[in-house]
Amino acid sequence: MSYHIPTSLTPTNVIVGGATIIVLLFLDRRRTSRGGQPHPPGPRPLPIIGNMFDMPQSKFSLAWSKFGEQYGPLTYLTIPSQNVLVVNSLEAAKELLDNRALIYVDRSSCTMANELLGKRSASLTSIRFLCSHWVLVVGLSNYLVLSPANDFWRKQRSHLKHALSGAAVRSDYSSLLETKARQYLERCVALTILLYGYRLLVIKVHHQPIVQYLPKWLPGMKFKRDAARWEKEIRELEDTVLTLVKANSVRELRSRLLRAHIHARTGMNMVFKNRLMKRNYSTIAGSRSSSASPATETTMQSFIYAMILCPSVQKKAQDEIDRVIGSTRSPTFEDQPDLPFLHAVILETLRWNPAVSFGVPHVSRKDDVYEGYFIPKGTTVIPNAWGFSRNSKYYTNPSIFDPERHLKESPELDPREFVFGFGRRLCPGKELAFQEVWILAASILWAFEIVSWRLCASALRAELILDVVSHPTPFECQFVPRRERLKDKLEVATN
Ligand code: HEM
Repeated sequence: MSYHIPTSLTPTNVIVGGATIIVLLFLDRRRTSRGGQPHPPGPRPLPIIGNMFDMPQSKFSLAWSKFGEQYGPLTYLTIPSQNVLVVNSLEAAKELLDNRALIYVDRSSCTMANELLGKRSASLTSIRFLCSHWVLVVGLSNYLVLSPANDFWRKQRSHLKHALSGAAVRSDYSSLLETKARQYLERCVALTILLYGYRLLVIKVHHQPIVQYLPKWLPGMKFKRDAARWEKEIRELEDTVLTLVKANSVRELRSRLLRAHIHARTGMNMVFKNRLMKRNYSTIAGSRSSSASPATETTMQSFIYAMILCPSVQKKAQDEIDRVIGSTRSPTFEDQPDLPFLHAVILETLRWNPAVSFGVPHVSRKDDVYEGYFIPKGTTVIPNAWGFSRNSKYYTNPSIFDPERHLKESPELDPREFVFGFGRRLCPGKELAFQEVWILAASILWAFEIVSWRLCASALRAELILDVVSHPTPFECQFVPRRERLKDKLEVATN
């Protein structure tokens, strides 16, 4: 068989060739900016596909940090229909995301999270793709964290601002958290061995727009089937929350937010007048159990892992607890000011393995210039929290778990400066999260010694997964009761 390769200058060849040149020139122009200002440095993009092959597929934060070593504080990449800016300097992150918060306030809309799970909001008309191989926390589509900065988002943020403020957490949640921590200990005494495992809705998505139109039954479309199943689960969760809210009298509701708004809008016999209102209440209530808890859970896993790796730190924290609290009662928030070393352990846990290891990317709403570099509207900005935590500019021996760094006369950088995000998108649950982790950690250390399972090195084989939500790989450990009566309870429970 022979092929005829057209060499003549036919009108079709001229049109196709011309169009290709225009597209390539256009893509090249996108890299070289407005008014001659260059984009920030970054790996050289290929025509059409840009930096698709430079995008990491796992251990994202590590890859972002490597970009930092090569290109400095800012690394700029392009992938089809998306510009990405990786930020490896805390100063730059603060300038862009805090000081220019109004520009960098948006989120990227995602096919998996927003379209496949059924949200077709007018504000999400343009379906852009974060990158070709990306990991999404699915199930948050109707939740604040992935919402673009629209009215829905603004309303919910303003609710949460009051409901989760430091004062609200102290007055409304302290005793609830103390009770929950005690219940946790009771559950633990019934299980000498803690085998941890958790369910996290994370999926690797190959982002090609066309996939959303392909049928679910095709090979490779499993994630679409999963998305449909998860959507059902999320709706069930929302409905459960609503049923609970409706079933409780307003007086019994612990949440200041729900109390205030149910009173203000509907009175005791509240009626959810429309779907949006229903969604608002259930989203706020549901955010506690879906979007938020993975990060808190992950932080607790990192804490337990660190305690196994650093028995001397664990012992020092326990000595402090024993000195201040003794053995007759479990910790309460009133003990907090007297436990500075424990406070430092929690700070170090947040720093050592930032749960949301490269934040949640912000998206810019208009063109911007930073230190002479042009950052176009629609750029996805990734603050590399894990990179900040490992930067020797901010921390001495950054890979070592060392709470003492927070107790020096001039303490090292407080990780709360970056682990909870930035600007208008700053985590509204940061105060609640800190207190929840504190009371759980205090209670566990008061009640148990945490050791590696059968004292073998299995825990040491674990490693930190630097994905969207960073956690140690599963490991086994033992909670050995430190209190006599606890042991008795344990025996009774086991029998
Ligand atoms: C240790 C635990 C936690 C960590 C490390 C954490 C971290 C974060 C981070 C990095 C963001 C993105 C911020 C940004 O875009 O700049 C975020 C957003 C968010 N967090 Fe947390 N979080 C934690 C716990 C919680 C808790 C307990 C709640 C609720 C009770 C919560 C509710 C939210 C919400 C609703 C958002 C979305 C905010 C928005 O997009 O406007 N988080 N969190």
